[in-house]
Parts: sequence; structure tokens; C-alpha cells
Amino acid sequence: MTVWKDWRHVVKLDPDRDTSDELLSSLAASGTDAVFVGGTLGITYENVNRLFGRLRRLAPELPVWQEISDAESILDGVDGYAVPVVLNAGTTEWLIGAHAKALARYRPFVDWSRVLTEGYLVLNGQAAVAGLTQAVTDLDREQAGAYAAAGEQLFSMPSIYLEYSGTYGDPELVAEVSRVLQRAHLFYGGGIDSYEKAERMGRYADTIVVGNALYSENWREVLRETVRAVK
Ligand SMILES: CC(C)=CCC/C(C)=C/CC/C(C)=C/CC/C(C)=C/CC/C(C)=C/CC/C(C)=C/CC/C(C)=C/COP(=O)(O)OP(=O)(O)O
Ligand SMILES: O=P(O)(O)OC[C@@H](O)CO
Ligand SMILES: [Mg+2]
Repeated sequence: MTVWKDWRHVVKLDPDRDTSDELLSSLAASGTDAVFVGGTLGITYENVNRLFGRLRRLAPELPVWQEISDAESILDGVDGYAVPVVLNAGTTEWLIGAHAKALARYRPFVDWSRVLTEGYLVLNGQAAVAGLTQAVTDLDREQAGAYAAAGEQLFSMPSIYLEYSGTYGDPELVAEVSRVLQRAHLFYGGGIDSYEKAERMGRYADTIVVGNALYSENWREVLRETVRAVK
């Protein structure tokens, strides 16, 4: 199932944060292509399940994918699973360790047609995900391109995710990675809160991901303008 190839705009909701009913029901008609449910810290089966149930009730047509960050929180019934593999992690745990442990338990039950592997490049050293994974974040454009090529060509990953969570990234680095990739789908996430930022990153990335700005007061404008910029 490669529906994700057509996604231009994805919303990432954190089950560990308060999300209003109004935001969830606005997503349905917003033009966004899908919701990722996920975050780095404070993710539990209970909070994922609660958010997923509310999304099904308030935005029933919208695809909901779980971005797995903790094997204990894996939920049945979502439309798909995005599995991050942190290419620039400082420890093998987030490159293969956590994945092998999870597969020792879940392998017989996995429907692989609903799984998307994401080759993550964590690029904001201040983000929780950088701390957790001890990522080597100070990569220049060429180094980022080399990691992306390794993910695509050596590891045959179908997608690369440039993760600047919490800050707006370097458009030239995103452009360079986009040039390097031959077939892998490119996700960009980090600091998108306006038409201009969405439009710029959307020139190079196949899909832009909007997260934190949806928890701000002007989330209505953020949603409308970031969708408009890439659609
Ligand atoms: C029902 C059933 C049997 C389903 C099968 C499910 C399935 C596909 C199983 C496969 C098994 C498998 C391989 C599971 C993966 C297990 C796992 C825990 C892998 C590790 C993933 C990983 C590298 C996690 C590290 C953290 C990370 C990269 C999180 C991604 C999301 C992210 C970066 C969010 C941003 O977080 P945020 O909180 O917003 O960050 P800031 O606060 O800093 O902004
Ligand atoms: O929260 P922001 O900074 O929008 O980043 C989106 C997403 O890439 C986070 O995983
Ligand atoms: Mg977040």
C-alpha cells in the first residue's frame, strides 16, 4: 500500500498533548492528506488509543497512521504504520535495536503492506528526539545527502524524513537531499507555521509535516495556509 506517495501535507498529532475537538474536526475538511499520531516522549498505549478513537469519530474519512516510537504503544486498527529508523543515531538502539526487539514479538502479526519505513535524519540538536537517539545532528548539506543516499541505495528505504522538529530547517539542505534522492519519497518536518515556509520546503519535499504549530492559538490559519501552499 503506497498511498503515502500522493501525500503533500501531513499533520502530526502528539497523543501526549491536549488536542481540541475543534482542531480534530477541522482536519476532515482541511485538505490535509493524512494524520500521523506520534511523538518522542510520553507515548502510551492509552493516550494513542484515545487520540485515535477521537480522530475516527471527528474526522472519519481521514487516513490515520501511527508513527511508532514505543513498541508498547502499538495500536491495532490504524490505517498504517510509519516506522522511523534514525540513520544518524548515536546508538544502534534507534537504528535496529528497538526494531528487532519489537519484531521478536510482533512479526507473525505484521501486515507489511501497511508499513512505511522512514529513514530519519534528525537535524535539530535541541529536539527531544535528538536527545533520545543521541543523534549526530551537525551535518552539512553534503553529509546529509550522503546519509540520505545510504538510506535509499544501501538500505533500500522507500522514504527519507528530514526531521527538524521544533525549528525551521535549512531549505538548501532539503534541496540538496531532494537532488540526491532518485526514487525515495522525501518527508520534511520542522517549524512550518506559515504559507511561505510550507511553500519553500514543499518545493523540495514530496510531503511536508506540520506538528507543533497546530498547538498554537492561530492553528486555524496555520492549517489553512500550509495546506494551500502545497496543494
Ligand atoms: C497490530 C500490529 C501487530 C501491528 C504491527 C505494527 C508494526 C508495523 C510492527 C513492526 C515492529 C517494529 C519494527 C516496530 C518499531 C519499534 C520501535 C519502537 C522502533 C523505534 C523507532 C524510533 C527510532 C524511535 C525514536 C524516536 C522517534 C524517531 C520518534 C518519531 C516521531 C518523532 C520524531 C516525533 C517528534 O517528536 P516530538 O515529541 O514532537 O519532538 P519535540 O518535542 O522534540 O518537538
Ligand atoms: O512539530 P514541528 O516542528 O512542526 O515538526 C513536525 C514533525 O516533523 C515533528 O516530528
Ligand atoms: Mg511534537
